Amino acid sequence: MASNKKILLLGKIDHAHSQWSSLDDIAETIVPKARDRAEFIEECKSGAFDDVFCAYRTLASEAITGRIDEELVSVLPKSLKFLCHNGSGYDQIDPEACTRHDIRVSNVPTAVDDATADVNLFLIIGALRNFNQGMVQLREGNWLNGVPLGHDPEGKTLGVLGLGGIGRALKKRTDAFDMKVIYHNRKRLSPDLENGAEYVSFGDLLSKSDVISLNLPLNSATRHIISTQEFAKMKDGVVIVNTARGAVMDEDALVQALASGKVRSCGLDVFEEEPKVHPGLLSNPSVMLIPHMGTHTYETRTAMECWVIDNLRSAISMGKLKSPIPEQTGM
Ligand SMILES: O=CC(=O)O
Repeated sequence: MASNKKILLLGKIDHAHSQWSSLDDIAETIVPKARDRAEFIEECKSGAFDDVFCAYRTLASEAITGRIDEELVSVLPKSLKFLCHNGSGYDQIDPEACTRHDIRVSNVPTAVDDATADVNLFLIIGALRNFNQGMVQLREGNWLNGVPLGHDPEGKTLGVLGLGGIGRALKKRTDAFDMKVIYHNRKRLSPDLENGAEYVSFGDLLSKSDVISLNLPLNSATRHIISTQEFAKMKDGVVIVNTARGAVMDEDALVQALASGKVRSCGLDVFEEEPKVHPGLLSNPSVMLIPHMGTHTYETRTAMECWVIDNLRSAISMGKLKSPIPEQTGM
């Protein structure tokens, strides 16, 4: 009988324990001892991971390995063929370095969509209705104390930058609020995926939206895609929400746009340098801020772990991934 494949576990399994154990029939798990990047690189060089075939990786494991970049990938064993990331965003992984070293990468689309879209909607409504100000005043014993009137979502134009799975799940939700949805992607979607959303240019999305939702992945092309020049093109008093990655928006420029009133309010689940939050945001009571909780539910976190386990099983038994990252599809 062929010997079991080895899986390198970078991070830990928090929920899908029985699904993880079900891999025992086909694989054996190796857990690194390293506590930081330098130790991890040494451990790789020591041969401790030789023969490892695939890896399970969590977002939190970055605290030990750091970014999966050329330096790191070049010390990983040549036997490592698949890197299965637990998360939708994989900006901590350099896809080109992985491709150069013949490592196939997967992420977790779909399983994250509903929970993240729920947070997205919460931020939109909260930012439109000044709920953070109301909550702060109430806790200070002041009841309403001059909290300004908010705005209804009904009839407003929502511009979705990046109409992928989360953006489409958001549209389903905002349809219930009669918001008009426009979107911009690099390529126009098919009508069934658009589902009534209107495709517009990036410039039109900026200038026509009452609310802008950032739902695009972070990569070298999208870093600071929203900065001073883009804010200047937006409607006065626009509301902007971000559940994607902090660095798709220039936080300094956002703080200035909030101070000038160009941006009336914003809702953020993600920040440029997590867990640091820009002091200009922390001190602004009109903004909704939450600490990266897009997928922070038992059901979704369990489904995400199961998704990664499915990728590992597919890699081991069929030599291919269920959800390869777009940069590597067709490889
Ligand atoms: O931020 C969460 C994810 O990338 O899944």
